[in-house]
Amino acid sequence: MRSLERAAIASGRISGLDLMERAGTGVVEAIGEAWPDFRTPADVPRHAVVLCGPGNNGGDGFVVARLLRRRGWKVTLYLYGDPERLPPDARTNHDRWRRIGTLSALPAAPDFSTADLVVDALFGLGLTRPLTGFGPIFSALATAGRPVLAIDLPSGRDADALPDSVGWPSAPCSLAVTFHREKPLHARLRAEGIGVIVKPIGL
Ligand SMILES: NC(=O)C1=CN([C@@H]2O[C@H](COP(=O)(O)OP(=O)(O)OC[C@H]3O[C@@H](n4cnc5c(N)ncnc54)[C@H](O)[C@@H]3O)[C@@H](O)[C@H]2O)[C@H](O)CC1
Ligand SMILES: [K+]
Repeated sequence: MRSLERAAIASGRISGLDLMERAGTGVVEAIGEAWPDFRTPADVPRHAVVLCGPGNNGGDGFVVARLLRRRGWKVTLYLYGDPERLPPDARTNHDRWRRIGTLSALPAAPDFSTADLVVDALFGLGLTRPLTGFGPIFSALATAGRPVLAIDLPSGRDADALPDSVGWPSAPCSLAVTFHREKPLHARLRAEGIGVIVKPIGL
């Protein structure tokens, strides 16, 4: 994916920011596909809790937050990481979000009880080692029993995980929305009964 992305950007055909916007747009489309009743406006605004991480997976989350807000959702956004250290495209989308919404630092155990949907944009392809310290958040997420949409893949999972590899601690997930094509992990997610939707982003 990285080499495809780099080549597409190097060719000048598309920018990283375009890719991120298309990724976020694809995620919002997938929400309507997976949960059709979310497509129709409700009498009370639906509430999305978006968890953004320190990289471009978090950047996708900022795009999703902005697009859901534009569709009338109430959005609560938590950021794990320092905005000053976000990569450029994620920082741009952080700034775009901050023009229309607020954010809080990710607490040890966020309150998911009023969420109609939780968007997991903490970590994606850039995870290089098992997560530590996210156990309380992942168990709060599991206990809340709310629908969880993972951007690209559930945070904590190893994208290249082979079917027999030991699992890394990861977030619960109802649906994973990935981009361009599935990664090895997605076959395993399907086998676990987790929905997987692949969205093109013009690569
Ligand atoms: N072409 C595409 O596939 C596109 C992908 N997009 C999204 O970008 C992410 C990948 O972004 P990247 O910045 O490379 O990585 P992450 O956001 O997943 O995380 C990196 C971030 O996390 C830190 N980190 C890594 N391991 C750990 C750990 N064990 N504990 C704590 N922190 C960790 C690392 O230092 C980085 O800061 C991809 O998944 C897509 O969602 C584009 O947006 C669109 C095109
Ligand atoms: K994720």
